[in-house]
Amino acid sequence: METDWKQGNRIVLLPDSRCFVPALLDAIDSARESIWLEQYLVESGRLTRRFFAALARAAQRGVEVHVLLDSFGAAGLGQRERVRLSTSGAALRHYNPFMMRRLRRNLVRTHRKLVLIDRRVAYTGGYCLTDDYLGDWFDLMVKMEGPVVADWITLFADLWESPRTHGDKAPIARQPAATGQPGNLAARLAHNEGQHSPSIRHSLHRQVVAATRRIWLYTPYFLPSHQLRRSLAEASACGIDVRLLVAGKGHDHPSVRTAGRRHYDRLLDAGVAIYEYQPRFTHAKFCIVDDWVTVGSCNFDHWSLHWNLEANVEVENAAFADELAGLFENHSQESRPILAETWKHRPGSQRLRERIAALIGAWLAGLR
Ligand SMILES: O=P(O)(O)OC[C@H](O)CO
Repeated sequence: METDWKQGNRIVLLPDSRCFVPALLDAIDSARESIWLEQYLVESGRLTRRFFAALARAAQRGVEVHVLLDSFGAAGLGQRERVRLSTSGAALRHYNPFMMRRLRRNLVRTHRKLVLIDRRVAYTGGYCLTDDYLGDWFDLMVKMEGPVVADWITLFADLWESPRTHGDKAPIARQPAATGQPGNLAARLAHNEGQHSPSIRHSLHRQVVAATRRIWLYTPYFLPSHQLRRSLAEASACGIDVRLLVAGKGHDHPSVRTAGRRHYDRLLDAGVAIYEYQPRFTHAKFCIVDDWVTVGSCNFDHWSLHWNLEANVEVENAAFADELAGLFENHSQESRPILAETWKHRPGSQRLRERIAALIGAWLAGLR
């Protein structure tokens, strides 16, 4: 579903876990009324313990704490952590628990990453609650304040109350705090609900086909639809500056990387600049089209664009887009550029691996 553009927002980039982990923990520790947290991937470990301890402290001092986890993504969360959170007074719910009789429906996951503090400040981005973020993974979060937060409140509350969410029954107050207009950014929430309401996908396509200057796509997992690949190639062939930055070394899903590389030939032929980030694994996901930006949980792959529940914030502002473009440029300087001439001459065995990985990816995509 697409929501309306809201004026007067303040949105701040929080690049790298060294920046967003302390910011999120501080926000949880400073919350006075409510903390709502929604997450896909949660695994027992040091980072989750720190977050859950902060959430438990908040619940014990009387803050309303609602934690909504995807039941599949949270499979790696131990029973002890769940019980400790619940006994602190926090309410814990799980989205779409596995059911044998609804096999295809099990594929729909909430992949959204959201923290809402006091119904006044919202955070989104790519982070997960895994110890990878205490190590080397790069990711990007944004902090939002202003009128757009009201839509994130509705988004969370709707899923909390959904019949597909199971667990502690705790009421939820939807009234946003009075925030005024703390900044000057126009922003809106875009969210996908599987195939039924692919607002992020539609919005991205609309922007890509209307681009006049640049399309810079940054993603760990590049398995886009045929339509998106074609639009990127066409834009590049028309002289738009099209760049793709993907995770290179240290990839957490090497087969996904291999499948995505299958599409490089056509993009390189059309003049798209492709970079593979080298220093560490990057899990950030965003796209800049001219002065428009979309950033949040959504990967540019079939699962995100067609199956999952995803949520991104869109911003239309030259300074904000340029700030993010600065991060893109810094990371492209630390990347390996894929050169068309060299790429053409890669070994046959590599091409075969790409073809097999892409076939498996296409088969998986066809499951739903
Ligand atoms: O699905 P994402 O983007 O949250 O990424 C999760 C990682 O793939 C876990 O390895």
